[in-house]
Amino acid sequence: MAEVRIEGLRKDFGKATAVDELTLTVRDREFLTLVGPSGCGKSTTLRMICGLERATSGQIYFDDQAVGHLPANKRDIAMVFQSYALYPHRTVEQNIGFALKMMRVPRKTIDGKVHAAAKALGILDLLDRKPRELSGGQRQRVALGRAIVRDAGAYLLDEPLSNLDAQLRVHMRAEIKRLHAEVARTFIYVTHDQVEAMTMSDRIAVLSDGRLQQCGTPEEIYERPANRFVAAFMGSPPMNFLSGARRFGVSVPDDAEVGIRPEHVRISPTFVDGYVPGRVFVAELLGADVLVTVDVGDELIKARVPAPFDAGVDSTVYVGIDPAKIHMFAAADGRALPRGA
Ligand SMILES: Nc1ncnc2c1ncn2[C@@H]1O[C@H](COP(=O)(O)OP(=O)(O)OP(=O)(O)O)[C@@H](O)[C@H]1O
Repeated sequence: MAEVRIEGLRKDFGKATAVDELTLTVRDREFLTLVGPSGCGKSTTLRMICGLERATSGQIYFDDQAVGHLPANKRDIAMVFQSYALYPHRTVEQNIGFALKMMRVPRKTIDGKVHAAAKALGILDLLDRKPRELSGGQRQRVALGRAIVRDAGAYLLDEPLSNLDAQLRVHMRAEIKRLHAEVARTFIYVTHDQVEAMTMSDRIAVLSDGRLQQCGTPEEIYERPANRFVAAFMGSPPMNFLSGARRFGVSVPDDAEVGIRPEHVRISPTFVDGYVPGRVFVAELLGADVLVTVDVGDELIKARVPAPFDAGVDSTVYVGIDPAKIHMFAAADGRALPRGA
């Protein structure tokens, strides 16, 4: 059991504030991802949760027990880092069981746990190998195995996939999600990759400049971003922000900015009422879809449309947006405005 509750957490490094009054509850057995651009305070938050960094102020609770004063080894937590730092001269089996050996856990118990972890991770046949005899993805699994044998209440993962190539990352993403379902423990995951956050998490906490911008399910974050920052950061390809939305027949208050996701932009080779003419700037094949960038005179608009897309570069097309799908943000502070306001 581990609910992790963070209240008014703050970390200053000299005059700079890395984490600013963060309040957040990670539910028992939840997969929560902290996501945000480089330097937004994700790792510092994780390091405070696990006890590697002391908070300037605020408190962290594990199931109602304040843990802020406890050293890392007294917190019921296991951590997986970006650099998996395996012991090069030990076998996979010894690497996974090392922490338990240090804790003087009986040999038989260690064997049982190491085998259960290796089975869950699909590396049973690699137990006798040394790290240099493994691929990057296999090493990453060993690092995960080292954490899961610890049997902690909460697992903290700091960008564990960032050293892997794109294909392996996609594969390991699914494996970690599966592992979470299997071990049924609290996972707190840190990444700057919004696709990882969207695909793996029960809930996502989006940070910018040390401040929590929004916390919600992937659907909530994607469909109802709380502000312009979240709308722009989450989603690939990113949301369009239109300066001339009125041309598309959208009624917009003076002090608002309109956003529309590429999948809600329509393109027609012939004129359609309410559509705006433009020139194809570039078309990029994504697989089943094509990402088409259209120059409508004073701005570029990206549309994600089903393949094939036949119009060539510089040809004239007509661009329309679905008014029911627009997002509106206050020009002054970027906060989301109700649709149709
Ligand atoms: N030990 C430190 N001393 C001084 N400043 C620090 C220290 N650790 C982090 N910072 C600063 O605090 C801010 C947040 O850093 P943090 O590592 O938490 O960001 P992050 O979101 O994890 O970024 P990244 O994705 O690049 O790892 C950054 O501006 C960073 O430079």
